[in-house]
Amino acid sequence: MDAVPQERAREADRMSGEHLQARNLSWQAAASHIVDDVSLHVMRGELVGLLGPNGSGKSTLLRMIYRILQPARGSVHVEGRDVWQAGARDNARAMAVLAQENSSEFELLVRDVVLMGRTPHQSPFARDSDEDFRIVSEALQRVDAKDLEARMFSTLSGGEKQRVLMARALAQQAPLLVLDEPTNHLDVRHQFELMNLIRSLGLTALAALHELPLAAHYCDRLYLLKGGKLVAQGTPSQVLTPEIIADVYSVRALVRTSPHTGKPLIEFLPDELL
Ligand SMILES: Nc1ncnc2c1ncn2[C@@H]1O[C@H](COP(=O)(O)OP(=O)(O)OP(=O)(O)O)[C@@H](O)[C@H]1O
Repeated sequence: MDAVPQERAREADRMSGEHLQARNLSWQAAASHIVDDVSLHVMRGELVGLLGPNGSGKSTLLRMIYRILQPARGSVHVEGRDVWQAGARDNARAMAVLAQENSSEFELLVRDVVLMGRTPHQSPFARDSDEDFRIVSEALQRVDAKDLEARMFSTLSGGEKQRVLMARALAQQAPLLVLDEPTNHLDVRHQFELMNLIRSLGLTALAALHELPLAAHYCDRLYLLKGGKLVAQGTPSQVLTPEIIADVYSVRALVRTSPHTGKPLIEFLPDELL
C-alpha cells in the first residue's frame, strides 16, 4: 500500500478505537484451508476471546497476527500500522505474545527469561538497567512467581513455566497482548488469577481459549472458529448458546444467566455427546 492510503487507514483505525484489525486472513497447507477468510478486530481496552475446537485454526490465525506466519491473503494492522511492514522491534513494542510453541527448555534462570521481555526497549549491547530489573521483579510478582526467579526455567512445572512466560510478556510493556491458550497447564486458582490480571491491566488482549466458562466470564466479545472459518461472533451471551455449542463442539450444554454476574453459566452434559 502506498504511504497516503496507509496513513489514511491508520487514521481511520485510530478514530474508530480499533487497536487490532485483521482483515480477510487466509492460510492453507497443501490443498486444505486451515484459516479461511477470517476478519476480526479488537477495540482498545477490550479482552476478546478466540474459541474453537482442536484443529479449528486458532493458533494459525494468531500466528499470522503476531507475524510468525505470512498470510496467504489478508492483512493485520496494529494501531493502524501493517505488522508485516513494521520492523521487529516496533512490533515487539506494540504487541507482546504468549505463544504455544514457546521453548520450554530454556537453559536460563527464570529472571533471565523474563528479562528477555525488555529487549525491545534496550539499545543494542546495552546492559540491563535497574529499571529493567524492577520491571522484571514486578512482572514476576504479578503472576505469583517471584519465588521462582533464581530457578532454572527448565526445572519448572508446566504451570510455573506458563506463569513465567506471562511475566516475560508483561515485562515487555506492550499495550496489546496476544495470548495462545494462556491458561494452559494452570490450576483453577491460577486460571482465575491470570484472567483477573489480564482484565486488571486495562490492556487490549486477544486470547485463544479452550475453557468456555472462563471465556464467558472474562471476555467482552468472542470469535468462534470451526474448520478455519468464523462461525459466530458477538458477546458471550450471543455466542455461547446451546445451539452454537452443539453445532461447533458436538456437546450438549445448558446455558443460563448467572444471578451473581449476569454472565452465561455453562453446564455441559457430556453423557449426551451428539
Ligand atoms: N504447517 C502445517 N502443515 C499442515 N497442517 C497444518 C500446519 N499447521 C497447522 N496445520 C493444521 O491446521 C489445523 C489447525 O491447526 P491450529 O494449530 O491452528 O488449530 P488450533 O485451533 O489452535 O488447535 P488446538 O486447539 O488443538 O491447539 C490442524 O488440523 C493442524 O494440523
